[in-house]
Amino acid sequence: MLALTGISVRYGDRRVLHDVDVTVVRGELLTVLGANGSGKSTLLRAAAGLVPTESGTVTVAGRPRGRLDVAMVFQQIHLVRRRSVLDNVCCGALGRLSLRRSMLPALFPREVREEAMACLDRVGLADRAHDRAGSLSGGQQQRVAIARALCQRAGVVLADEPVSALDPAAAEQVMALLAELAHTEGLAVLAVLHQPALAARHADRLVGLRAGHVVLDGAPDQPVDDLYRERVAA
Ligand SMILES: Nc1ncnc2c1ncn2[C@@H]1O[C@H](COP(=O)(O)OP(=O)(O)OP(=O)(O)O)[C@@H](O)[C@H]1O
Repeated sequence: MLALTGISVRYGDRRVLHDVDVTVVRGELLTVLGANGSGKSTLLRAAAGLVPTESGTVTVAGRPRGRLDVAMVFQQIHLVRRRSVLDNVCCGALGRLSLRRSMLPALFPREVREEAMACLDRVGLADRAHDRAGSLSGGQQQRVAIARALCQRAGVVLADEPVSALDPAAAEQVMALLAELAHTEGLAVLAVLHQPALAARHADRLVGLRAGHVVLDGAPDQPVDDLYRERVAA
């Protein structure tokens, strides 16, 4: 589904990703682990087209990645806190609305509102649709952000430390939700994590990055201590 092939990224004169190959198939939750600075976020940004790549290709379902092919979920949950939960989820559809409609998000068409409601139902928050987004807990807000990603109808979800700001119970819930959505909706989900135990419990596969190189790719419960042992200059 998502294929990064031979990706290298350079910031100034420093290369931080070296010829990285990562694939995520439909229906799979892949987690990326690695020490601070190993290049995890850069990998996600390259997958989303948010940083220029020095070399390599990013494809979704065999075609060059398009603007609406990937949805993102971040550690900092970017919801419009004063708007309703439902309006925030509707925003996932903005990319496919006409310019006139996207300029007037107060007037989301009924079909978008219905779809957003179904997405909220998928994450277990339909009953909070009309509450202000800012009134929800952090874990609930992250589930709203995931519902917004679903409403984008992207086949690929990229999650950058989606549980780092959450308490352990909410973190488990969000990771279980990402795995379930991958499995039941056929999404390809790539999540950067700092918690090997969460990866072992929820992921289908893990990739380990060290100094911008892929050094592990396999079972989610394999030993990962080497990733964190010592820093190697990129
Ligand atoms: N915009 C930037 N300009 C220059 N260097 C950058 C930029 N963004 C990241 N870097 C550098 O690239 C390297 C990889 O950073 P990246 O954020 O991808 O790592 P990470 O594994 O996600 O780290 P963390 O776990 O701390 O979030 C680091 O050395 C970082 O300092």
